[in-house]
Amino acid sequence: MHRKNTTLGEFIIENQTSFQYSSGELSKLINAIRLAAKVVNHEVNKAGLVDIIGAAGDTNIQGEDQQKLDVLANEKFIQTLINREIVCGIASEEEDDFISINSSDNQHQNKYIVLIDPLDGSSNIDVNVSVGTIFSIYRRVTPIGTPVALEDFLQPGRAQIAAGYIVYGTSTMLVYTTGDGVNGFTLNPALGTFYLSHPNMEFPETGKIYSVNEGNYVHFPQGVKDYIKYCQKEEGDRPYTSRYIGSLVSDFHRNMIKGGIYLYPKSSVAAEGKLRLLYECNPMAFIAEQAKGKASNGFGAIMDIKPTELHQRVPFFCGSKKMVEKAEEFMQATK
Ligand SMILES: O=P(O)(O)OC[C@H]1O[C@](O)(COP(=O)(O)O)[C@@H](O)[C@@H]1O
Ligand SMILES: [Mg+2]
Ligand SMILES: [Mg+2]
Repeated sequence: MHRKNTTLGEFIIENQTSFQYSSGELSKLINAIRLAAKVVNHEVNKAGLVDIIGAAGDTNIQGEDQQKLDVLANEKFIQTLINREIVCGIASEEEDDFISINSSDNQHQNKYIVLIDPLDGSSNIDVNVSVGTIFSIYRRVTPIGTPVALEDFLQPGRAQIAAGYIVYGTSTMLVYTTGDGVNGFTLNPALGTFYLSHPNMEFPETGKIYSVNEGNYVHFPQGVKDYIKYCQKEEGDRPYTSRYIGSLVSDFHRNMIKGGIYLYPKSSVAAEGKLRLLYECNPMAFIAEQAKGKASNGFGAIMDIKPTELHQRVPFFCGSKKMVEKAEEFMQATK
């Protein structure tokens, strides 16, 4: 049982055995993310005061208008990870292609791949609603001593060695897994220290909250429409409550604590849905499964999907196990 109020630094050292590779390297990786998270948190908290809200003027490879905070968060995470000298490649929602990073001896000795969604929930930045950051970590598959390659990034989610998110909400929390359960740390802003506040986080097996953008209802597949009607029907412990923040990290976090399901299905206007497999769905799926929840594309586990592109999208059903299974039933029934 983890000791509450352990600092994140202490926790990494005390739990090094759960990490299959050298703990020192994990410390460096998580510490890099902790550092960048604090910098971004500082910017997010004063978003209304300084010229950090609004569009940056460019679009990313997905055709989305980059927000100034998307760009800032992207720079901070990338720079902090590069400085740690163990990351050989980074892919980001805000970068068209992956970034190859050589070790200082020019011998390509670095071993880790990091994929990030630097700022999740961008549409909420300007309106003071909680946003997040998502990260996914792999060990490279190409030989050490050679430059990193696309295949290092296109690994199935099952190969992740760590994943997590930061939620910049009423408090700032870092939640992560290395494959040995999920733990949440809350930032004490006065001390700038993350403390273990939510040890061994787990999704309740079922819940009463469903999170989906119902504004897209008419475009949804029949299975999704039927599942939403099921959630709204007056029967048994239903109707469920509809809650949709519009920030994946925040909707996921609430549902993990209270019990619930988040859906971003495919639709007639989005053939594969909206969310990106590599730096949104895979890391959230790793956390969900480690927290006894479930993550599916409506028909099978997200983490079994073999990626083919850096920015590919997938339909996403994620949350309490029984609720995702019920949604899959409706999808199967109308396949
Ligand atoms: O506005 P929509 O279509 O409901 O989409 C909201 C979803 O899109 C996202 O904002 C996509 O993430 P980004 O903000 O990182 O692009 C999710 O966080 C959120 O759940
Ligand atoms: Mg996102
Ligand atoms: Mg984003």
